[in-house]
Amino acid sequence: MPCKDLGNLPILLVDDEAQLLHSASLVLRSAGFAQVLTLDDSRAVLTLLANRPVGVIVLDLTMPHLSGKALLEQITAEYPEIPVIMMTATNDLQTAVLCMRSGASDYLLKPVEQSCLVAAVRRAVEGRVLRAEFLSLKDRLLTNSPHEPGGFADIVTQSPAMFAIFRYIEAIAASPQPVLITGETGAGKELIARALHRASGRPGDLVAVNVAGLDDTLFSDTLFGHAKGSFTGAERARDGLLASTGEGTLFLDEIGDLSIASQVKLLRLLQDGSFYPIGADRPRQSRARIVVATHCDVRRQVELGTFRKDLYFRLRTHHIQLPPLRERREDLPQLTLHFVEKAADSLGKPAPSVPPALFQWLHNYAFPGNIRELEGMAFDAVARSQGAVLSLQSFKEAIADQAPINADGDVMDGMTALSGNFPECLPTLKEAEESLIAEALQRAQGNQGVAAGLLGISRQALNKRLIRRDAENF
Ligand SMILES: Nc1ncnc2c1ncn2[C@@H]1O[C@H](COP(=O)(O)OP(=O)(O)OP(=O)(O)O)[C@@H](O)[C@H]1O
Repeated sequence: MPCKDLGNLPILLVDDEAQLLHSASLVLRSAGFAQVLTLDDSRAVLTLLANRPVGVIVLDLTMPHLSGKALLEQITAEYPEIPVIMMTATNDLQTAVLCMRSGASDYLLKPVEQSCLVAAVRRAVEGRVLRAEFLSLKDRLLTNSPHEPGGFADIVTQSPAMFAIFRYIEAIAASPQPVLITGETGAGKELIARALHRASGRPGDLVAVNVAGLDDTLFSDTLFGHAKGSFTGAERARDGLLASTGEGTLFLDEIGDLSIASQVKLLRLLQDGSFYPIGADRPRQSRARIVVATHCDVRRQVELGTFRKDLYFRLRTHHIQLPPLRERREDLPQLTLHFVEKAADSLGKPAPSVPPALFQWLHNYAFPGNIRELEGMAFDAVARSQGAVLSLQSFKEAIADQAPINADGDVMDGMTALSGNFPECLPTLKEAEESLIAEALQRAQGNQGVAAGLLGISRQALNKRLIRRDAENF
């Protein structure tokens, strides 16, 4: 069975007390477990398991005919993947240890508090899904099997790092747990969130909310809604976006900007799926999957005390770190052509051809705005192009102001870049000029137009310097 369905399997309650079965079943249903099965005869359990899949079993220890302990041993031998939670009226450490040794996943003392029952069942379901995902992930990583390309069709890439992310997404797609997507601005975090939602096969849509700039009241109202009359102007009740997300995916962008008060509410939502519309006395339940994204260094924010540690660890149950564009330069040609075609299409023009020299220019640019910046440049260039060949003016303008990058891909200012080449003593002006020209020509793979652009001079000016240099060296 695919891991994505494991979280929806029925919960089986087994106890010879009919009243307990009834009340526990009600508690679990109202906590959001859609299917709860009950059996008051332990002898019927194995037959039921042989005929239908079950997610988690809650088993009483002391029952007539076949004791919970004997049944536990049979279940763990035949169905080791099903977590079994034992319930017992005896507060006896030795019994608890014996049950855990026989394979029980948890141990509850009767009378069981409602919240403890719900928490234990939720833990067991999550544990089972995570174990299945882990095995699936391990399998994929070990076999390096290719990802299913269909769901990622709108992500243009040929980068091995991105393919590894696609495989990870497939492995975690079915998990109900939250996902944290980090990466620089414009690197494609929202696109990845959408691919994750598609891969999850969840019913419903992905609902995206940018939480930057939302104060706590606006955050609560937007997500959780409000009850009628809860504040001045609340003439009608309003369902928030969480309710309209249903079982789909709620994508919270710019999560690093969330206020501390809203962080507490988000944590509660992640812990037990509950939330309070503004002015409501009773919590509501959500089955949406929460995916968040940020360009901030959240770990640093945790150190500074501006982001809750418990929320951070909860959010990063699954974590996708998107590499910036300058660390996947192999994608530049394909992405450029893709955006040129897209721009031409939306502007109703035939797509101009792209001069190969452009790729040399782009190769040396750091792209602080990542793919969004490349997309913008391509659109501007197509709009400016009059003939059959793409105008390079937009690219030149952006790249002329560029910050250089070192071998590790880190952005440097021009002075740092230059002094890094002459650590011991300063070169003469002539030596510096020659060295810069040689470096630019090498980066431009001999193309003088591109090299001149990198040096911020015209092609004619570079040509003059080269002629002078050759004459001097003759
Ligand atoms: N690999 C890709 N292939 C095609 N288009 C892409 C790719 N990555 C990003 N884009 C496009 O680049 C733009 C920016 O992407 P997106 O909005 O997903 O970035 P982001 O990381 O969420 O940005 P921000 O941090 O500002 O929220 C979008 O128009 C998106 O469609």
